[in-house]
Amino acid sequence: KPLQQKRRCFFQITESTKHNYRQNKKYTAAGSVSGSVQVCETTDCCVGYYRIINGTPKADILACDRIEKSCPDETCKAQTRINNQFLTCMCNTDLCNGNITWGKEQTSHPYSYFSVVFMKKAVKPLVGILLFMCFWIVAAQWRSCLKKKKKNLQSPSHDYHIRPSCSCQMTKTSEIDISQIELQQIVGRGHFATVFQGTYQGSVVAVKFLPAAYEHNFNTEKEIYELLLSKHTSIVNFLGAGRKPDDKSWFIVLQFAEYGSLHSFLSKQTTSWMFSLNLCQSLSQGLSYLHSDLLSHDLHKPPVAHRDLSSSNVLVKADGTCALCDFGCSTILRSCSEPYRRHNQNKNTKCIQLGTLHYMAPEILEGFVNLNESMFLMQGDVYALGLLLWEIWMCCYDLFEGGAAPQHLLPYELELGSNVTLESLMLYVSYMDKRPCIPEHWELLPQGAVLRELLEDCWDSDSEARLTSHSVVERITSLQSSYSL
Ligand SMILES: Nc1ncnc2c1ncn2[C@@H]1O[C@H](COP(=O)(O)OP(=O)(O)OP(=O)(O)O)[C@@H](O)[C@H]1O
Repeated sequence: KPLQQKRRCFFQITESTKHNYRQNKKYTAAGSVSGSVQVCETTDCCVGYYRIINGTPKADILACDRIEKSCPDETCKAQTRINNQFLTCMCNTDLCNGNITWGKEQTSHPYSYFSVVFMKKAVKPLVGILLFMCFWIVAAQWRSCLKKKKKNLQSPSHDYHIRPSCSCQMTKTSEIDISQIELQQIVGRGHFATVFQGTYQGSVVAVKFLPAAYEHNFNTEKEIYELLLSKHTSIVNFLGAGRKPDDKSWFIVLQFAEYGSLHSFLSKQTTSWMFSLNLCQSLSQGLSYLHSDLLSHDLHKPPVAHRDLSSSNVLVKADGTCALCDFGCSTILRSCSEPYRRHNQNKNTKCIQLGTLHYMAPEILEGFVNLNESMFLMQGDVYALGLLLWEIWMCCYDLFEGGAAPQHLLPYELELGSNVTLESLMLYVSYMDKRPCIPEHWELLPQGAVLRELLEDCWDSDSEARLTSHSVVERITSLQSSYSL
């Protein structure tokens, strides 16, 4: 049998990728590279990622495919078109990825590429699994129905409650009567909540209202605030909660953050290097505290994954430090009675559908997160933390020539436009393995290499290779001592 010839593909990576050691390694690992040609090690497919510039596709990345997939076409036909900006193609003949064939009329089928692969690999076994699961669910429901009838019991919902036997500290907060609060103007709106500035017992407070139907979000958020062992300066201070008698809406009373969200803060001003470090340090400390597993005087604070970190869910206080807020999507990762098990099953669909897409880690975008593995959820938070650090430093005038920091942008907004979609993020972040652009001139700054390394260690595509939030705090502490201006 003749020795099978290995596939040869054109190899090219863009300038921005070249500087990213980790991303660069991913493409070069797919085969040995000599000049502009790569001999594929593991697949028979060449891939091309093209960017449309002035109506013409220009190669962004050309390489052997990194993962074994099917590629039935001999020529590189455009398969996915995202935001009129990117085209991808895949083909199975030598050097076929040097030219892409595409038509302007080509419609956007963001999932077409993923679906072909997915269909081939997953559909058959999935049908079997689904049939088995249907059978299993019907049988289980039937059994539980019979049991209930027999015992005449109503099954309590355990989903969102800490068991009474659990030794977690639950600060019992006083229920607040809405008449005790004087409401002033609206200071923010989330997807469902409306936040007012107000006065309560002589202090300025923020009052977050959730419609009556969002009892679940209200309970989750209140529960997280209540179980935090002691007040932490980087978690917004919780003062109490209640329900309005008229429209039955829920409300949570919080310490008022004078600068509002980090997003609105960065949209209005740029910061000095030291100010940016304070923001980054307090933000990482807040997350590190949230993730920590603390035992004090026989009381337990289990780790909590935030799961919806974004610059809208981080507040900036008058002293220029950050405080985390909005725990409506958070998950308590370990119950006291059952160590190392996820405690509350946060099935909140709002979080999946409306959570800020930009900050979703690649494994979450792809749906590969094992929700029973607490580490995965915390690593997802660290990915978002990396993007937040980038967002803060991109607004730091000391890191830009002439002190002119660019206008504040969300991560990937520059690359994918303001209406980022799940499909475009999947392609860009997950498949192309790209991250927000780190300015090249940072390499020339004394702290530039450390900043780059820190960001890359937070947003690594391999979730297990990411730093922990605790080590991010340590890295920033050493940045503070080594590079104080
Ligand atoms: N304590 C506070 N002090 C000042 N402003 C606040 C405070 N809490 C919230 N806000 C403002 O209200 C906005 C919405 O609050 P929050 O994120 O809690 O609502 P949400 O509906 O849960 O949001 P999301 O859409 O992210 O789920 C924040 O982005 C911020 O601008």
